[in-house]
Amino acid sequence: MAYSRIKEELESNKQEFTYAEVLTMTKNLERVVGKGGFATVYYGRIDDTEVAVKMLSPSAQGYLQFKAEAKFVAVVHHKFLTSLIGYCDDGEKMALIYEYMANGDFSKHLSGIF
Ligand SMILES: Nc1ncnc2c1ncn2[C@@H]1O[C@H](COP(=O)(O)OP(=O)(O)OP(=O)(O)O)[C@@H](O)[C@H]1O
Repeated sequence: MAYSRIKEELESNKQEFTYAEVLTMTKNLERVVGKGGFATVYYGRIDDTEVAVKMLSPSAQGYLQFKAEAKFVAVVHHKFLTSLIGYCDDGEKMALIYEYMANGDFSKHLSGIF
């Protein structure tokens, strides 16, 4: 699937946020909840909804993995997957915004299922 198609999929189904909005929802990236191979995850709130904001680390490899994840979550809908609320694609700043899961990331949830 081409990146333009992935973007189309995201744009039609998910909310787009500016980087300024990401800073507002995370209180200027105040609380780090985790770190993955290509992103740092921050705690945030959009009104009453708790969110996990996964900010892409600035690296080419990270960019590829980020695109792969965006493609995956945009296409696959499964009740056990963390739900994607929206994304930020604002110049150099890219983020995926998920529902916050108090009990950790979805791989921990999956390990209880399989
Ligand atoms: N939706 C979420 N709600 C709460 N915490 C989260 C959420 N998503 C990720 N985290 C936290 O951030 C950490 C990093 O997540 P991330 O998805 O970036 O990396 P990973 O799955 O651990 O590894 P990889 O980068 O290889 O995919 C997780 O281990 C978890 O603690």
